[in-house]
Amino acid sequence: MRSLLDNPGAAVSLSFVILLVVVAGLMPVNLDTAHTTAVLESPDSHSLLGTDGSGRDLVSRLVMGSRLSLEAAAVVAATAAVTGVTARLLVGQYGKRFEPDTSWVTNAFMALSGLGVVLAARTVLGPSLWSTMTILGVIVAPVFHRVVHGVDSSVRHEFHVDAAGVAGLSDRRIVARRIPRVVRGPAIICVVGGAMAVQAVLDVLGRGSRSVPTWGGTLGDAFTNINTRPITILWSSLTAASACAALTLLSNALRDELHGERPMPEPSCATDTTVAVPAAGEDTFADRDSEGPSDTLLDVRHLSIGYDQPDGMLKVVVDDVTFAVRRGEVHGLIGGSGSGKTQTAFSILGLLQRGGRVVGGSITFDGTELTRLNEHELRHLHGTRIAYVPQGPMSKLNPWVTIGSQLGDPLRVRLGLSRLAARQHALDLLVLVGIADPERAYRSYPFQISAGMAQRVFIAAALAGEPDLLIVDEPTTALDAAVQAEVFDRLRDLQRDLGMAVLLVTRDLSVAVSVCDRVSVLRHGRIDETGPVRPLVLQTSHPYATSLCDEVLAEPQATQQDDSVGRTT
Ligand SMILES: Nc1ncnc2c1ncn2[C@@H]1O[C@H](COP(=O)(O)OP(=O)(O)OP(=O)(O)O)[C@@H](O)[C@H]1O
Repeated sequence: MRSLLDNPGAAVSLSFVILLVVVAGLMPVNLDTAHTTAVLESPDSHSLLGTDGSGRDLVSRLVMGSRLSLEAAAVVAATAAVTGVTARLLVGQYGKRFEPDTSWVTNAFMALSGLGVVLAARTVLGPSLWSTMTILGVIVAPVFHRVVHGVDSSVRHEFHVDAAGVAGLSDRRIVARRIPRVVRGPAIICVVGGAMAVQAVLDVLGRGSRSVPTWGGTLGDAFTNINTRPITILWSSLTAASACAALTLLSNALRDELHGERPMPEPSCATDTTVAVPAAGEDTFADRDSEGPSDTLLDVRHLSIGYDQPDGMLKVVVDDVTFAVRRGEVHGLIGGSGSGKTQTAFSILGLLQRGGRVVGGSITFDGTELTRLNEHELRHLHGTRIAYVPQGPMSKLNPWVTIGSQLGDPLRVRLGLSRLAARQHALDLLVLVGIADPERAYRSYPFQISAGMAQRVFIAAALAGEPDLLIVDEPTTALDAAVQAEVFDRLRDLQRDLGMAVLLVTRDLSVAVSVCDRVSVLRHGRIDETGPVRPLVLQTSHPYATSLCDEVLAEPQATQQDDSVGRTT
């Protein structure tokens, strides 16, 4: 709002619109006084702008015209928004196969002339202002249909949707949140450009409703009497033109404000992706291996994942992978780039991309076979029992929504908290993950926070439901070494305090050594080795572990060993 008022045009327009609304809403009018003896009178103390061709007070006619014009424009916008948005949501939900027909119908509606249709409708329905405006609303509804269609398709392809989904928000809810934002601008433009202009033109042409005083009607009357008293045309045209201009300027400024480019931060590159490998004897999670509980929380057995190829073949990207995550342990899933770590994690979360599927094996979480659950059942687990911290947190945060809402909404949905309680809980979580000024972070948009803070926000969101298993994918790749160390310290403390299990997906051996109790090494989509981190990695008994160790010591850019798999069967 403050930046909107920094724009002088928008500030003046807003003041004018507020004045118009206040005057139209509060000023008393005297419509009934038509004096045949006082036709086209000059201004005096009773009629500040004089009288019209029927001896009625011009000020009262204009005030009442403002009131009706605003109400009529609101009817058009509301009808168009409700019809267009509802139709699009219904097609999106139930009628995907009718999409081509729907698009044909919307094109046909948009090709129609609004003025022509309302003139034709007037012949059938009579000159009622409200029925004319409702019909105009239906005619412009495709504008809203198109806008929502755009949101619907783009939202489903945005990175943050998967992340929000794991936090317990459905695609539908995310789309629903976005709709009011994108519809606000067009709604105002629609009100200005469409409704007011069409309504005024109809009245000037003498095709509007004669029973109600409108700007167009007053203008029409002034035209009729232009030779006798030309000044009256000034007042009515000035009021209508100023209102339309102010609303247009305001809507443009608002649209720029709502849809304008927000400066996204440059993706911060990891200057040093390594974290100091602790010396033998230092306290690490590995030291707790022997004391930790040993019962299995997540049991992945003979898991194979494949992607259907256009030629009918199946590209196997994960093959016969078996490992287990115990309750309360930090288990590392490590391997070079393309070795299948993320695909394995995604299969546990039910987030495999289109065309990808589990083609063999099982994933058992606390006794429940995850591969047999449907989307609804999986969502039920997400956010409460299994949580996820994604790779590249900045791109996974919804740029349109404040951090507070992104944290608070899942809390309200998942935990049934009130708005106030969710806010407090979200602030507590921000404190928990070590954010020094939680109030400020809560109010910020993603582009206003650092990558390290975004990572903490995701950890906070993941912890909200006190999950049993936290899956963390390459958590610190975009962070510099100091921030990495801080994030891991906080993650380790929280894991210890909350007693949850963590599946840490990383290609960084030093991270695995400093954080994990046990690791499973993936190579070419297969498990090479599973075991406690120290013997496996630090004693470098395994040749692949040795090669990964070499990677760690090499330059960060050179460490990305390509382990991609891609057998087709
Ligand atoms: N949509 C897809 N279609 C086909 N193959 C895919 C698809 N997504 C991933 N793959 C393949 O799956 C393999 C494993 O990918 P994955 O993302 O799990 O690697 P990763 O070990 O997480 O690597 P990185 O550390 O670089 O993210 C790669 O060979 C990749 O090309």
